[in-house]
Amino acid sequence: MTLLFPSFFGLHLGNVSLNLPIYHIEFSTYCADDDVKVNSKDQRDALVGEPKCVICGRYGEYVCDETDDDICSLECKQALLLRVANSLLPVCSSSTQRLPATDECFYVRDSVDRSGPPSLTCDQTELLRNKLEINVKGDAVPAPVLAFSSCRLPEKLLQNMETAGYVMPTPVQMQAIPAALDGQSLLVSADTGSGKTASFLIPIISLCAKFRQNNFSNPRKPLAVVLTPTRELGIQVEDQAKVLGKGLPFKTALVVGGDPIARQLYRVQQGVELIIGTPGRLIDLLTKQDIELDDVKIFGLDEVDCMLQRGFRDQVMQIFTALSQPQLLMYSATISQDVEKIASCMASDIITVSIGKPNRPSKAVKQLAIWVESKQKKQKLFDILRSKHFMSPAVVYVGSRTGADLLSDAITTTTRIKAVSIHGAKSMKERREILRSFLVGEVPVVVSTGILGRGMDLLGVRQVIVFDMPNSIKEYVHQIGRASRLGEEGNAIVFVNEEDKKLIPELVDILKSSGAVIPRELGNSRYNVVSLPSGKHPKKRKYGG
Ligand SMILES: Nc1ncnc2c1ncn2[C@@H]1O[C@H](COP(=O)(O)OP(=O)(O)OP(=O)(O)O)[C@@H](O)[C@H]1O
Repeated sequence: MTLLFPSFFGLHLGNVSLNLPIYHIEFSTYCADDDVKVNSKDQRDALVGEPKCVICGRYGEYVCDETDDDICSLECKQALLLRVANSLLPVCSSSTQRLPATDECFYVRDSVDRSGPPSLTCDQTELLRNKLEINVKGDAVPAPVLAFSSCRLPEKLLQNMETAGYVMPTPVQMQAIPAALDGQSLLVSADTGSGKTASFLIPIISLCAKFRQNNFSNPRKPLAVVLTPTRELGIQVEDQAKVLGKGLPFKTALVVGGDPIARQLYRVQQGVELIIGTPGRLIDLLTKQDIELDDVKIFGLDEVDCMLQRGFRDQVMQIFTALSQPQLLMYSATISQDVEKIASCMASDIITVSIGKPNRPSKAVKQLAIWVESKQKKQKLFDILRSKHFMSPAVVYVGSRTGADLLSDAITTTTRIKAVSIHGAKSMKERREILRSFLVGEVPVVVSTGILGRGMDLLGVRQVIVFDMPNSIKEYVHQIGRASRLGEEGNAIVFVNEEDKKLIPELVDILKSSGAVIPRELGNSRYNVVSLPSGKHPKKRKYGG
């Protein structure tokens, strides 16, 4: 479990977050001991005369070393410590060994409603945001939360999250979830693999379930729509929504091309809360069939920069205008100023949240750029796959469907390592089966076009080989992001040569800022390499200039 959490849990934020590192450290220690209960629900009820947990009333098997109170599990210990932190007492007066430096020590405002979310003071909010590199723009942005339990989520949803292993929110979730639950429209950017999907699904599920529970709406009409650029991503988002929404009044329908439309329509008409789909198929349903979206309260765009690019933009806008001013939840690891502009036209009071430096690859991915002439690329790839540097399972990204087919065949024949290709010309049945066999480890190498480049949570993949550079650095950032999820280390090998010269300045900038080695051939003078401020594109040279 500890492995899931990157170093951001090691922060010290006065008395509130003081508890997080303690929790983190002790959690790892306890994991070695099977007897220590992690969650309150794993603990039995207290028998007569036995100590009771001060938080949940179950058997108080342990004593909290900070407060000497009886507790049943690590979960309740954390709740207890949060409660203590939220009291008026300056925590500086107790637990002195674990206190941060005095300049980080401050008081926490008492919450009037003790059952409600613990509130951070303005100073704490600022400190937390600085520590976690949470940048926000907009009015009335709520403070980030330190625990999911502070979000007033339905109990069942919290349980589902716990079962899925979501014990603590990631930085993007800390900030985006409370803002989305407040009903605010958001444009969010955060690293690949940082938990963005849950940060829009959790508020969607919570709002939908509460709405239905209170009978505020016609149960046959959907309440939320989320669009994704690829079918695979739609399938993945729906799977995650189902896991998190299990047991709640929350049903989903998947509306993507390639699968029979009649079944999808039937599902929508049966009454669902959330439709997840690709724009083309949803428009098909809207224009040819009788589906009503007038109750839709939330409109989500995953990979928003891609969804608002030429190609998808018109379709997305067509769907958006069919809705009645929904709350917008828009997410990506890469967001340009153009996207910001369009987003603020779509919702005037939009809040922007960005975690860390925008448009940069995840720091957890080590990049290795290799200069390889086009004719030598195949041989170089075979050499890597046969060497100790190959880390199975791996994704190889190429620029064309035919290229994917030919290369996967060549890998299998030459290296005897089983490789399969995946791209948009294959049927949905084939695509599903290929992904399944790759994810369960039957196939160690998948050769893909951009369809697996964005958003896919390819758990287990620690290596990406960019055989053909994609046509933008943004896509490169997404592709190499498949090598790391939630801060786990991965590596990306990228082949580059003269044919990629348009992207070389930006690539060099990205490599430099990640501390990667720059191949000699990418030298400054030859490719006009200059250090660019983050997110800026090189200016086009003027004719005659
Ligand atoms: N709070 C959490 N605790 C533990 N695991 C989490 C948490 N939030 C998300 N995850 C897991 O982290 C992984 C990465 O999350 P996710 O796919 O949402 O990343 P992402 O930010 O959308 O990435 P990308 O930009 O590549 O789409 C997933 O396997 C997800 O289940």
